[in-house]
Amino acid sequence: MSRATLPAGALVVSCQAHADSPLHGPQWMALMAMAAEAGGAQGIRANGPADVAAIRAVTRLPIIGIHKIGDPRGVFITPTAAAADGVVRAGADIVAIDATTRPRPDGGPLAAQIRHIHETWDVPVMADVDTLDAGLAARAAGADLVATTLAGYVGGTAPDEPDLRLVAALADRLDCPVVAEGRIRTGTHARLARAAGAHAVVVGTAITNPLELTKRFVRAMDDGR
Ligand SMILES: CC(=O)N[C@H](C=O)[C@@H](O)[C@H](O)[C@H](O)COP(=O)(O)O
Repeated sequence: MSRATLPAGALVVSCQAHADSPLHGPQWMALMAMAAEAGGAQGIRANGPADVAAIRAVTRLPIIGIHKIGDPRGVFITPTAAAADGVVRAGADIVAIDATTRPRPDGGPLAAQIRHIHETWDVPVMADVDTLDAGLAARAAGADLVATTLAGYVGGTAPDEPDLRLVAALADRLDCPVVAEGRIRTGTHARLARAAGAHAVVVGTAITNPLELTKRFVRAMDDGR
């Protein structure tokens, strides 16, 4: 099967909804992906085989598949080979996996999971990292793309702004596409990420999470009282 790739300059829209959102469910994520495509997105990021399959049924855009499993404070973005298998079977073109240097749930090295995905499915692996060192290690372990997805989420509290310095540092040191992801909230952020060397930019909350966006407005209005 030939799989789609992410064109340079692509806006990828992450279509995910937590269980506490009325939009949780494959049918709603498929509609979200259709809206994103109609708006010009050139890729979709989606969580779990059910959402990936529903989105695959409505678009030919490249899908970055993930499967969040377990405790979000640990390695939980596609933490195992089996989790990766599920999203590729459902139709993902690229698999994104946690590639921080934290211990993995199966105790194995990152390289083993990447090798499994390459050898079993021949699809590219996107390494979701938090630091430059993790990005370099992930590339050395065989990752095909490196994304800043987990910057700010490993220990401590995530800042409001995207980590564009990490985008620039990764783009400077890596010989593979770097993807800017995480807290890209405005068109200016996206443009700056491209200028910093990002091959593509992933936007989630700012486009597909009305629950969180509404909360932000409510908080801002409360603060102004
Ligand atoms: C840290 C983590 O779990 N990130 C997740 C990864 O898939 C998603 O919850 C984010 O929405 C996605 O990365 C896009 O980022 P933002 O929603 O900030 O545009």
